[in-house]
Amino acid sequence: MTGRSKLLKVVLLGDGGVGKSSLMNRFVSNKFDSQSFHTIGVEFLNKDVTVGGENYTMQIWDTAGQERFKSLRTPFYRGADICLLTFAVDDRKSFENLPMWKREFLYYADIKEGSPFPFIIIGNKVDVPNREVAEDMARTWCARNGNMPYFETSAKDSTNVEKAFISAVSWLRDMEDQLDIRPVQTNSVDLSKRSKSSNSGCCS
Ligand SMILES: Nc1nc2c(ncn2[C@@H]2O[C@H](COP(=O)(O)OP(=O)(O)OP(=O)(O)O)[C@@H](O)[C@H]2O)c(=O)[nH]1
Repeated sequence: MTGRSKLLKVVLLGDGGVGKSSLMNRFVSNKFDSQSFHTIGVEFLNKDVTVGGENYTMQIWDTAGQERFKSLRTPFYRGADICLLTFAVDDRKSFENLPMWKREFLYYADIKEGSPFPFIIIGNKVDVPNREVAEDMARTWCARNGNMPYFETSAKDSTNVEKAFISAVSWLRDMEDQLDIRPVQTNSVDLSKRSKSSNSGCCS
């Protein structure tokens, strides 16, 4: 991709073990590791995409879902453009924790509750046979909580992973259109100001 690219900070949140790192690695590198380790702090990877004729660099921040790492992840919520709230369809508790994740994000990102913000809900691990969260239940919850887009994914077999990330950018664009805040010209963002010089990094 050449030319100007708008940087989007995308934050992945959800309980430990739901598959956040796996989703990021599937989307960015098309890889899956069945033995992946818990994230400590945060890590990020960049991916260039084109949506609606505009170029974006999605800077995807994968955070540690375990409670004991809360103080390491929350400083990185500020400045987020999109938040992907993730649960695993074979783990009911991870679904029930979504409101907690949403509240935590809004608080530390310093966004007023009720302000329009592009949240996407991801129900991961749809390849697993023993589901604990029915698709209907998840869709109903999303509809009742601001009509958030919902995607059922599998980082393991790739189902819907690309679709979920790309749709997140479309959702942001739709919101900007509704609020009439999209700049007329695509912003040229100096990536060095908001990211490290490499295309990936980690902070703990
Ligand atoms: N069957 C299946 N397993 C998955 C899927 N996604 C992730 N896993 C597995 O689930 C486990 C946890 O995945 P991670 O990606 O490390 O989960 P995480 O949400 O990043 O976990 P934390 O770093 O602790 O927050 C690993 O063993 C993965 O291989 C999936 O779509 N299907």
